Amino acid sequence: MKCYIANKCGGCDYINQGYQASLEYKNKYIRDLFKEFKVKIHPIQQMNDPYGYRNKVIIAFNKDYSYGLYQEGTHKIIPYEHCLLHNEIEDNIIKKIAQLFKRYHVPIYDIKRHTGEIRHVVLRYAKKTEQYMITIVSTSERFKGSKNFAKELTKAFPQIKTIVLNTNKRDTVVVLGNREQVLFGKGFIVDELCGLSFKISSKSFYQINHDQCEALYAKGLSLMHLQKDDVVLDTYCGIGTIGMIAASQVERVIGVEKNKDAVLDANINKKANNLQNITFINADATEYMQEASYEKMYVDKIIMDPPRTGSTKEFIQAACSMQPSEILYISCGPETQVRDLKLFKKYGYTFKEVFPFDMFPFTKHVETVCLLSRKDK
Ligand SMILES: C[S@@+](CC[C@H](N)C(=O)[O-])C[C@H]1O[C@@H](n2cnc3c(N)ncnc32)[C@H](O)[C@@H]1O
Repeated sequence: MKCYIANKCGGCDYINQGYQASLEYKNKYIRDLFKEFKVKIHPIQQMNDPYGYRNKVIIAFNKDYSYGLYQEGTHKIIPYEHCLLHNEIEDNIIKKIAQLFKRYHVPIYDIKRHTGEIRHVVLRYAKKTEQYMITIVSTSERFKGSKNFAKELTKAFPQIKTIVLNTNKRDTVVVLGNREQVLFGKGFIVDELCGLSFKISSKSFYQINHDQCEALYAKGLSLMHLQKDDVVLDTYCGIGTIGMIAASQVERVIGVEKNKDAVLDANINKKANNLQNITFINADATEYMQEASYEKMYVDKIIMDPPRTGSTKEFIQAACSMQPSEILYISCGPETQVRDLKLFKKYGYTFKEVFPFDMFPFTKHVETVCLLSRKDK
């Protein structure tokens, strides 16, 4: 399969080189990156079908209602019909939204002049339940014809379970604003991951590749030697996914997450999955760890899954001072992970293997998992 706008669009890096070639680049990248540790580097876990995996799509519109992704590093929209990383329904929904915006003369935001209203449309898809969520990001608290828009769109696509209007008035490249109103449905969708059910709202983080995420979590948890009486910290926990999946194997899990909407979702997910032994704390992970270390809190194991920028020196110092027997480090930014792993080594935590996952096929990004343990163990 070929993409005809690959040279212009910033969405992926290797789409026209072929999947196997992209995996070879990634294997080499990870081998070079982790070389200095002299550990076993497994070949990247690939997908059987690497197309159409993205469950989150962010689209921008031109004044003439053409739409697409931005050219890398610019605000130039590269119009497209079908993206090979999206499923067909996602792109059909976007097409319909553009037609409706045009029909209702909805004013599109002009980033240079700061005029107009609609900035982006964010589409999210729950693969297991086939539910879709649409978030319309606007500078305004309402938009012309919104009721009819919602009615027509959901009639054409009954898979759309909710439509949210997010208001972002700021002069920023951050897509979502703080304020939200539900135009249709409940304001969230529900997906299933590793046998549990998860509520996803527009502002919460959710892994963009459902099947690879299941494989990644299964691998990560299988590396850990979880015991029935373990206390586990799940740091940077998002909506609580991996901690909840681990909860049935241990005594207690504490999830720590900075985004308050994600923590709200996590608490609902806890109830929906009937889990009693997991608690969520809305806090900065570094501050939480420093306090926990100061209070000499006891933990057996730590899971950490920070954003691409990695963790902090203070987090790592505090985590090591708590002397957990194992730390599972999941990363979507292997370069910052390597930086952090060097620090872990300094504090007595080493790892023997790296497991790369192709979480973002055809892009240059790789997800990696390492299990750290104390050198004396
Ligand atoms: C890569 S995601 C992982 C989420 C979750 N483990 C998952 O697999 O869905 C990183 C998460 O860290 C959160 N985060 C970012 N910075 C943080 C910080 N300083 N303290 C706590 N959480 C943070 C983000 O909101 C996001 O939910």
